[in-house]
Amino acid sequence: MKPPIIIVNFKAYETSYGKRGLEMAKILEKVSIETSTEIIISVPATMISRLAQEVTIPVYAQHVDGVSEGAHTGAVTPEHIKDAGARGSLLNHSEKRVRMDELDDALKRMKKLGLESVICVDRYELVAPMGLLKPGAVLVEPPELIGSGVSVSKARPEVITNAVNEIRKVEDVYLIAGAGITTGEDVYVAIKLGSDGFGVASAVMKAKDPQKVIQDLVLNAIRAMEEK
Ligand SMILES: O=C(CO)COP(=O)(O)O
Repeated sequence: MKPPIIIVNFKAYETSYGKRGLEMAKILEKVSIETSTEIIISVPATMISRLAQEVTIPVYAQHVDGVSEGAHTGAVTPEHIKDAGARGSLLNHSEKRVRMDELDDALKRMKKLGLESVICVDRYELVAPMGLLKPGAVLVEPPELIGSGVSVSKARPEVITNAVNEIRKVEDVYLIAGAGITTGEDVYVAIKLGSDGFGVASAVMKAKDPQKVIQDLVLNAIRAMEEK
């Protein structure tokens, strides 16, 4: 992982699976190559294997279960996603929360397998405690702004500033900001406030022209990083 860290979370949008999911991944790959900037895609579990074979950008799962191999119906394990070709996973997204003990188990197993982890938190107060588990990054997203079209940078910039202060208490863990990120200006402000990147979903996944949207976001991330 290297800033600017850019994560496009496919969630379960119409454009997240099948032919449209593949088209979306190809668009993001194209922009990644054109801008020489890594774009991580976090995709439905059923799409990991396909997309990992079709695109060169890193593919993440959206969630893994902390359970070991064995009798766990419906589980998606770190071993499953590794085998499918994932580079890592989001963990504890506010739409897919994980119990603390399971999170710790999952993280340890992910590390053992050489997988990257991004732990999501819904408030800045959890940034340092989660950072102590030593994921690659912590992604802070106020849930009320997720999918709202109103960005954390605009509506709650203090969440980013406080989260940046919190991440300084742990070493070698990046801080990413997200929720409602819509415009290049949202990204620019988030990075200028000290975040190492951004997470986005609806603005890209629901866009008429996703290429134009992601281009704007990525170019503003680069501009903000250059000015740091
Ligand atoms: O949850 C998010 C990314 O993980 C953010 O979602 P939106 O970009 O739709 O607000």
